[in-house]
Amino acid sequence: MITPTSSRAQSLVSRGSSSTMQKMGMCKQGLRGLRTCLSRSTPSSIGQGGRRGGQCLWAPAQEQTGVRGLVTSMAAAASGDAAEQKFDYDLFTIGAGSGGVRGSRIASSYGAKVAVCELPFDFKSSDRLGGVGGTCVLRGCVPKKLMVYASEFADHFHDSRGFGWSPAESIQHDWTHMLEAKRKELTRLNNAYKNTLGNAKVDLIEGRGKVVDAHTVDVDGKRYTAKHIMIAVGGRPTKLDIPGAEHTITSDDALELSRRPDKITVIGGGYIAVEFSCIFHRFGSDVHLVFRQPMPLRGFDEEVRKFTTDQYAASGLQMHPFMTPAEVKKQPDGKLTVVLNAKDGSKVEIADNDQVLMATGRAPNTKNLGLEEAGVQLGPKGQVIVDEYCRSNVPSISALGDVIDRIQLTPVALMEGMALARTVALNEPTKPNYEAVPSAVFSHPELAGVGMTEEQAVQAHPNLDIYTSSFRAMRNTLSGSPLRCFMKMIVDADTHVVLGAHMVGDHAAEIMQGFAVAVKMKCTKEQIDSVVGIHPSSAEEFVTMRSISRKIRGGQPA
Ligand SMILES: Cc1cc2nc3c(=O)[nH]c(=O)nc-3n(C[C@H](O)[C@H](O)[C@H](O)COP(=O)(O)OP(=O)(O)OC[C@H]3O[C@@H](n4cnc5c(N)ncnc54)[C@H](O)[C@@H]3O)c2cc1C
Ligand SMILES: NC(=O)c1ccc[n+]([C@@H]2O[C@H](COP(=O)([O-])OP(=O)(O)OC[C@H]3O[C@@H](n4cnc5c(N)ncnc54)[C@H](O)[C@@H]3O)[C@@H](O)[C@H]2O)c1
Repeated sequence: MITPTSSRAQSLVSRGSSSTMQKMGMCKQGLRGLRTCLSRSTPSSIGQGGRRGGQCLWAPAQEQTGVRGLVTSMAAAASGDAAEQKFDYDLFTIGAGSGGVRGSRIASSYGAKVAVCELPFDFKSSDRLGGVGGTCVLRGCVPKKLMVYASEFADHFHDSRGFGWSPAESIQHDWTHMLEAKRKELTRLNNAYKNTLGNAKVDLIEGRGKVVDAHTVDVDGKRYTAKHIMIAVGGRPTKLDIPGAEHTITSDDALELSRRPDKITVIGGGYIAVEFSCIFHRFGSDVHLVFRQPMPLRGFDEEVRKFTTDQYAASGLQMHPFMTPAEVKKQPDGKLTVVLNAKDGSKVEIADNDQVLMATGRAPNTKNLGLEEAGVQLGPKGQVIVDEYCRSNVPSISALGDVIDRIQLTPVALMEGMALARTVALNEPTKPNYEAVPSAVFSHPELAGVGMTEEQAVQAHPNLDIYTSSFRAMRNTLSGSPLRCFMKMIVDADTHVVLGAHMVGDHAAEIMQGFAVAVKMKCTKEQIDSVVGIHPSSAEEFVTMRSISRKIRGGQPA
């Protein structure tokens, strides 16, 4: 059973043990009041930066041993448990990415004394560099989406002609301007996240964290003890071990290129491969997408995959299915040739690339983290093996986010962080709820879905009604874009509950976030049908799909 010092402190406060608090010279308002009292009398230095290398950057000295120290010793005094005093912190988090920041901040808000360590900031990650905000903010969701926004203007300018606009032929994109604007925004976000931690009274320690034992973390030579350790170190891009891999780039590099590649080959068929292919393609690069499967985006609904693949082809992306990368060769002129093994055994070459992007997956950052030495069980990819409460086999060590390799999405890491905060700081063991997690691929066209794919639904429900709709969005009637929209709803024919909803088309992510509520709440098809549409919109199609496209009965097409 988890019994954090902080939860005792909390219950002490809620029980109103004012005598203990008064003995310790505290305010009567309890923990929150105590913080307010001290912060009023303490000039705030949060956010003013500070020393590096294992030193607390943001919390003033009084706070490092002050308020939070009192939280621990208050609990110790109350419980008479001398062992409580030996920990510097209730919770020590390694990694200030999406999950680490959220988990630390929320645990602190519950009264725990929390520290988080994070590598120094850089736009590209390495064993020694990272930065507060983590992958999503600095090398993932945010810079990627900024690049998506930047690239989609190309289509807007093109499409505007159909509506009577004559964009100047000389219209140009300034890559350097975009790069600098992106870097400025990421630097702002990095500081904003630091301030968030400071405001939440979480001690931020800059440096590389390493687990020493079940209750000790080393940060660049300085040791900290903690009742709980949270591993939130995320992952990093990997490259295939093929000859010439050193000539290729990863997604970190792709977000930092100093100029647009005229020609790029992207290896992989997952989220990153597809999203970056579409970004570069919209910017005008000649893009070749290489993957082993017949279609990219394995794991998505097969019909949606097929539709999306056709749309990518219609938009001009050059796709190379059934191809296994064998080698990357540097040409005498410095350009790159990708050598592929085709399914029939022949070799195919894609020459004259300015860049070759390897988007073949990510690996958990558990190398040299001291976990195995501390007895923590790791999986074959190096992921931390955790139970349904995100706890490892060592009871004081938990892990969340990409490092556990469950669902590598920011909102999932946030959810796990919030659950873990409750578990360790409030002593309320809380499981993250992975039901109906929506996701989107920010490709062109965009794709998003929630709930089951048809393939998953067939396994779990023998009788299904499948509703689909494919249409040309109104915008594209005049724009001339060949792209179409696709929507799909998978309904349990026995209960009429909507099991899954999927969309390909403009604003799919925005639209499906709303439908995710309906799917998670187990709405029936009748309830969806009872909703009045918003006209004219693409989204209204979801509430007007009345004809069943396909029936499945007893697991077979009917
Ligand atoms: C290109 C790309 C695009 C993405 N797009 C999306 C998207 O659109 N939507 C979405 O939901 N998800 C997206 N993701 C996934 C998302 O970024 C991750 O799921 C999310 O960041 C995971 O959060 P985390 O807290 O587990 O890890 P991270 O955010 O990776 O944070 C881990 C932190 O730990 C630090 N660290 C590592 N080792 C140590 C150490 N020893 N000591 C101290 N600190 C350490 C790292 O520097 C890092 O800051 C994308 C990912 C990539 C790569
Ligand atoms: N929009 C989003 O939400 C978003 C965007 C980007 C990334 N992400 C998250 O980041 C994670 C990582 O993304 P990713 O695209 O790197 O990983 P991924 O697992 O989605 O895709 C990896 C791709 O590499 C291919 N591959 C693996 N080994 C290979 C080999 N030996 N030869 C050829 N191909 C090989 C796989 O078949 C797959 O197509 C995703 O799982 C996703 O959860 C999310």
